Amino acid sequence: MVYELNDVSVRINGEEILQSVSCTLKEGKWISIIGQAGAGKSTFAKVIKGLIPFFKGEYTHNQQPLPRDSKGNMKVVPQIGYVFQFPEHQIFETTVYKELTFAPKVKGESPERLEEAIMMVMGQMGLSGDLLQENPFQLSGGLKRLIAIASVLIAEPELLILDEPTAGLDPISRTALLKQLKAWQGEKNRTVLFISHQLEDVAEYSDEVMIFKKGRLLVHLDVNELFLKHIAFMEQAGLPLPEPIQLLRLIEAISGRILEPASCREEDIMQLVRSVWQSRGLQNDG
Ligand SMILES: Nc1ncnc2c1ncn2[C@@H]1O[C@H](COP(=O)(O)OP(=O)(O)OP(=O)(O)O)[C@@H](O)[C@H]1O
Repeated sequence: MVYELNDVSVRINGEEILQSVSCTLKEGKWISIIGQAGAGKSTFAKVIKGLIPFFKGEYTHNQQPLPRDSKGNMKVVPQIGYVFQFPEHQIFETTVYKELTFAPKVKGESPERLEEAIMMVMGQMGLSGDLLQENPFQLSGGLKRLIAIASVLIAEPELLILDEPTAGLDPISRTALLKQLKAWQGEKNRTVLFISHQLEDVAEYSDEVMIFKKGRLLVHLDVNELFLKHIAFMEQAGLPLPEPIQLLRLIEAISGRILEPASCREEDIMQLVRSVWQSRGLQNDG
């Protein structure tokens, strides 16, 4: 499965919100999307889901144009799951059970298959079966978020869009959620588009990173290339450059190794960062 945009631009109220975006989203990749507030990250994700009816340019799935209605408007892409920034925006049923079964019922799943799917998704999200008869609106913010995500995963999306899924979660819940989502993605070889402002999460979970700036896709590259070689793109996008010690922790997150500089002095930390770059045959251009 491959989704491709070719020269896509979005104009709303006379303003060009996305400009000439071309990209390929390949199967089985965790692709993080970063950029300043207002850079166009959510608009890009909405184009991918088919939530923006009008845009200029081409959008294909496995080289086939995605369906449009008789007026030429883009249709919502059913096989793509979208987890919105605020779970309240997508929860609408009165019990967790009804919330989770909504999409599978629309698809006409059998009752047996439904029960099986509920048990599987509750397990994947680490949710207790006791919650099924609870009102989702009365649950904590963290649980609401997990229910919102579970209700998207139960439809088995081939591409999952996560718009800041960890906003407002404490660090332990954040790590637990991302690990669960990474396990789901790896097991099913699905594609994830992950909008985040948390660089540590981007370094730890991504295969690729897209950086947006003022409605343009500045660059789309391998996560190692960004943090080990092209960190200067962050500056170009108007994002703060990581401090040396944060850069070291980002490199650790990518390599999975604990890296200890000789001391906390900046030059010792940078020396260690450089030695990692050299050991990987890379040169920093930042
Ligand atoms: N429906 C709309 N009507 C008018 N302007 C819009 C609309 N949607 C987005 N915009 C504008 O487009 C620009 C990009 O918005 P978008 O939400 O895609 O950015 P973002 O990178 O996701 O930002 P954030 O990190 O704050 O969520 C912003 O200036 C926003 O105000």
